[in-house]
Amino acid sequence: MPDFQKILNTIYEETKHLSDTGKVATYIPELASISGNKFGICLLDIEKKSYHIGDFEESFSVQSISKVLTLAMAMSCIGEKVWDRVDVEPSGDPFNHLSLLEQENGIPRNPLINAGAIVIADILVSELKEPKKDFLAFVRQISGDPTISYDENVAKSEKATGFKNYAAANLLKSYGNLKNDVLEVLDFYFYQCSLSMSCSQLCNTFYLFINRGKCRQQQEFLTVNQVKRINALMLTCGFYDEAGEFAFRVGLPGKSGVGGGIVALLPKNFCVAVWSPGLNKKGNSTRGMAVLERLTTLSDLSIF
Ligand SMILES: NC(=O)CC[C@H](N)C(=O)O
Repeated sequence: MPDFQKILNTIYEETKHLSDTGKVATYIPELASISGNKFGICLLDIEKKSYHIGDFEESFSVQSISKVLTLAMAMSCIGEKVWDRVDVEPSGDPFNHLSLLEQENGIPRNPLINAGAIVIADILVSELKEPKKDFLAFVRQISGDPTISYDENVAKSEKATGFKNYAAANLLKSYGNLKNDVLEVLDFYFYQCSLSMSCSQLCNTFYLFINRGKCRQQQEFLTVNQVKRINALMLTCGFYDEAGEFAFRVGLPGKSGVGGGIVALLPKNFCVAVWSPGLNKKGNSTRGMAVLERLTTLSDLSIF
C-alpha cells in the first residue's frame, strides 16, 4: 500500500489555494450559508486504517450521496425487482433534468439522478414501516455510528423550494411509476438528502462497498453481486453529465452531492471522501474532483 497520509498531505497543500474552487450551491437556501473554504479529506483502507486532513470530522449535507444508500437499502428489501422501475443507463444530463423522463414514459435512466432516486424513495416508503426512522437506522448500522442524523433545517429548506423535484415526482406519478402519495415520497426524499455526515463518517459507511457487502463490523448487508451492481452504477452514473469526465480523470466509482461532498472507492482497497463546498457548473465539487485526480495519480491506484 502507498503512504496514504503522505499523499493526502501533499494533495492538501497543492489544492488548498486553488484559484477557482467553484460556487457554493444556493438553490437550496439553507446550503448557501456554508463557507466555501471548508476542506477535508478522509481515506479508509480495507484494513480499516484511516488517513485524514483538514475538516474531515465536520458534518455537512451529503445530498445526492444519500442516493447510493437508499438504493442499497431498496436492493436489500426487494432485490432485482428495483430494475422493473428504474433503468441502469447513464443519462448524460444534469441531475434534475426531466425531458428524458417524459420521452421514456416515466422510467428514469438510473437511480442516481433525482427522478430515479425519487422512485427508490417510493420503494422505501412502501417497504418500510417508518421510512425516515428506518432509513436512518440502516445508515447508523452500516456505519456503526449512532450519532449520524438528518439536518431538519436543510430538509425543510428544500421542501419549500425543491420545485423541480415536485415536477419530477408528479411526472412519475402520471406515468404510474410512483405508488405512494407525491408529498409523502418527497418528504422522505428531502430528509434522505439532508443526512448530515463528515468525511470520516462517509468512509465508515461506504466501507460496505469496498468490503463485498459487509460493513465495518463484518455484518453482511448486501450480496457480492448487489455491491458489484451499485459500484458499476456509481462509475457510470455517479456524476450525472460529468460521469465520463470523472472516469477519465479519476478512474474510480463514486458519488457527488451538491453539499460539496464526493465519495469514491477502489473495491477491496480503499474508500475516500472529500468535502469542499464550491461546485463546478455540473454540480460536482471543483476541488473534490482535483483532489481525487491527484490521489489516483500519486498512488497509482484506480480501477484502470
Ligand atoms: N445533486 C444533488 O446533490 C441534488 C440533491 C438535491 N437534494 C436535489 O434534489 O436537488
